[in-house]
Amino acid sequence: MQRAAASPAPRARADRAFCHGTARLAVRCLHAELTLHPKPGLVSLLDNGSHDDMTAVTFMRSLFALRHYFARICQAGIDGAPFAALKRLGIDAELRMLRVTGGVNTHRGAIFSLGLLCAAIGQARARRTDLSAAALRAILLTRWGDELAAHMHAAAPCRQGPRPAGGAREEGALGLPSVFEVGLPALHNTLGAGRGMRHACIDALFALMAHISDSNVFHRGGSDGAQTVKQQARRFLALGGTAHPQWQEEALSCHRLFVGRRLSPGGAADLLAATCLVHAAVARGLA
Ligand SMILES: CC(C)(COP(=O)(O)OP(=O)(O)OC[C@H]1O[C@@H](n2cnc3c(N)ncnc32)[C@H](O)[C@@H]1O)[C@@H](O)C(=O)NCCC(=O)NCCS
Ligand SMILES: Nc1ncnc2c1ncn2[C@@H]1O[C@H](COP(=O)(O)OP(=O)(O)OP(=O)(O)O)[C@@H](O)[C@H]1O
Repeated sequence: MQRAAASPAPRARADRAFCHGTARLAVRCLHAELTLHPKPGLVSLLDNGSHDDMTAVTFMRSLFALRHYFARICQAGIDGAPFAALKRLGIDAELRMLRVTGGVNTHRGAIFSLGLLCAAIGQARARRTDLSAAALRAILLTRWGDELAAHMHAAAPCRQGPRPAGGAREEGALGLPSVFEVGLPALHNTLGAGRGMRHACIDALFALMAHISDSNVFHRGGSDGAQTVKQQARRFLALGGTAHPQWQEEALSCHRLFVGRRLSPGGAADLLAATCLVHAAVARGLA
């Protein structure tokens, strides 16, 4: 007697649970970024940094509104969807964000980079590959690299003036090099030295600030502001980062300086959350 074909339902159910688990990780990483302190110029639970249009409450509303998006884009990754489908989900998530924040951009960069990572995590599950940081990056580049490069070249002129080099689209097109080559090594280095996750996140944030071309910083402070952010971050790292006994005072004085100049390294903050997502997803595996 012939056996009936195995029902796809159990696998589909397991995939759904996996996508919800991935979305929980993404939201948790964004929440961890928000509650981290001291973060120069950025919004935290303690103050609004350089921002007068958003508070931690605005971020919490936005976070809550994004939870279904991260699950959906992970499922799209499992299905091997083209970038156009990811982009539609991303645009829809941006609209939700703007609706619940009253038009404030709290998570545009995060929607893009953490969304791409959720899709790559889903695709890794579909391929049943060993989940490692290198595997995730390879998936980003092999599955969506060409389309991401086209997305980068299709960028409209910037609403705040000339478009600075770098930015979120270029990061995406290159497979998030700042996450894999800067954020993660810094995070692992501090964890390896036994200083724990809070210190590791601070060190990773300053490493990202020292490295990336952050379009937020550029828009608010021009090339002078961008230079200040890099100099301050390099100075903090040269002191040893969180290995320095007075690192909190150093980070707080950097925070005051950035607030005085309205500087806000929001791109680095997004990439910190993306770094934490890769770290957490690899630790969880594909089950
Ligand atoms: C690619 C996006 C972010 C375009 O944004 P834009 O051209 O305005 O880019 P810009 O570089 O100015 O950054 C937008 C945000 O990204 C973050 N960011 C800034 N600099 C960087 C950087 N160097 N690296 C990563 N993120 C950065 C900031 O938070 C910033 O607010 C996005 O809005 C977009 O294309 N949305 C459509 C939806 C989409 O494609 N989604 C894809 C699903 S994954
Ligand atoms: N804790 C944080 N504080 C502030 N910004 C953050 C934080 N975490 C992430 N970001 C990122 O910074 C961006 C918000 O920066 P900003 O307000 O400068 O954006 P904008 O609306 O594009 O610019 P502007 O307000 O100058 O017109 C968001 O896209 C968000 O992803």
